[in-house]
Amino acid sequence: MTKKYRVAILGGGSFGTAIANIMADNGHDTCQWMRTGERVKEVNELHTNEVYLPGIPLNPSLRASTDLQETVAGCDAVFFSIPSKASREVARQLADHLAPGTILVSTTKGIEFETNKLMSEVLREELPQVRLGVMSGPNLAKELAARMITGTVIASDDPELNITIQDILQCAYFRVYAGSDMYGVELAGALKNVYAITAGMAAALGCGHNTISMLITRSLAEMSRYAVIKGADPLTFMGLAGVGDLFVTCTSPLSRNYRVGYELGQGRDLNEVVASLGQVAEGVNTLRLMKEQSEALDIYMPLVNGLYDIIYNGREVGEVIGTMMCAEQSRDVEFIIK
Ligand SMILES: NC(=O)C1=CN([C@@H]2O[C@H](COP(=O)(O)OP(=O)(O)OC[C@H]3O[C@@H](n4cnc5c(N)ncnc54)[C@H](O)[C@@H]3O)[C@@H](O)[C@H]2O)C=CC1
Ligand SMILES: O=C(CO)COP(=O)(O)O
Repeated sequence: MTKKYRVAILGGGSFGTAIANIMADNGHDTCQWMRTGERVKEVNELHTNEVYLPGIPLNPSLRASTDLQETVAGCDAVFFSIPSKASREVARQLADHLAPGTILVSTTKGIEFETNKLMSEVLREELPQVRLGVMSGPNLAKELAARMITGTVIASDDPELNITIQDILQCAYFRVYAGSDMYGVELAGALKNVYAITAGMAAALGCGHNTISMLITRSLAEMSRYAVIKGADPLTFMGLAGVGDLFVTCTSPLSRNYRVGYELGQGRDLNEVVASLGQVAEGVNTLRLMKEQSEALDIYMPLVNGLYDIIYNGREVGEVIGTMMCAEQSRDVEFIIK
């Protein structure tokens, strides 16, 4: 990597800061947009973001700003790391400031609640002038910010965009693989959050490794069954954005969705758990959307139904597990590669 780019990241949370820090490490002219003046001052003067990444020293060349127009002016690429519930609102604020042909990469792993649209669909509607990509994979923000070796996937239908993003992000601790199934990569990132809640709950209940392993594998079968019916490539689910991200979020307490499940498994109330998290757990809303879709499209999704019953219908965990254990034992591997 020799070329130096001008890049921006929108979002002042854990992941926005982790990605901004990689780009600053790589020597790019990097500006991070965030809403809170106090946090901008902290990034610019102390080179930390203690609320979201406590104890992590950030690259001193990383700049932060509350001025959206100034942040994206003249950028080669802009990364979008805003929770799904605020994505459309921020995209609208961006509309007049992004030059035609600017690369925009969504890292958001959520679905718009009101419309059931993925972030690429929301961004495409609001910002038709950009070249769009999505990035997803097993990318816990705290590990990335601590410069632990990590891999991700950039997906778009624009091979040149993929190469540019690889060039911007690749470094000694970050590997960036390319793909063309933008829809599958993005959907995988959103869906796995739901199963991470289930896995966190299973951990709190003291389940054994056999159980957790079955849970993760059947989660993969269920999420890929859903995604294929929605138009994604099943092979995408064999990669980092699928099985990779599912594994990390179903096993690590650093995942906020896993933590939500763990706390629920200890008997705490959902609203209380979400409020005390202080960060986004996209899976809570994604669960409701998947439940609606599984009914509307008649997709067999016992894990989604079970979790929904526990969280939203107040059914006892033991009773739900009992019902699931008596359900039909379907095929192990569903997709045949021709
Ligand atoms: N943290 C992680 O390990 C990873 C997170 N992601 C995804 O990235 C997205 C963002 O996640 P995080 O940074 O972790 O969330 P976070 O909860 O740590 O931070 C969210 C940030 O968005 C800002 N924000 C919220 N509403 C806003 C608005 N209306 N205008 C401007 N800023 C607003 C908040 O102030 C905060 O700075 C999520 O969809 C998440 O699933 C993706 C990969 C890894
Ligand atoms: O997507 C993530 C890691 O790849 C982070 O997951 P959480 O949003 O559950 O923290």
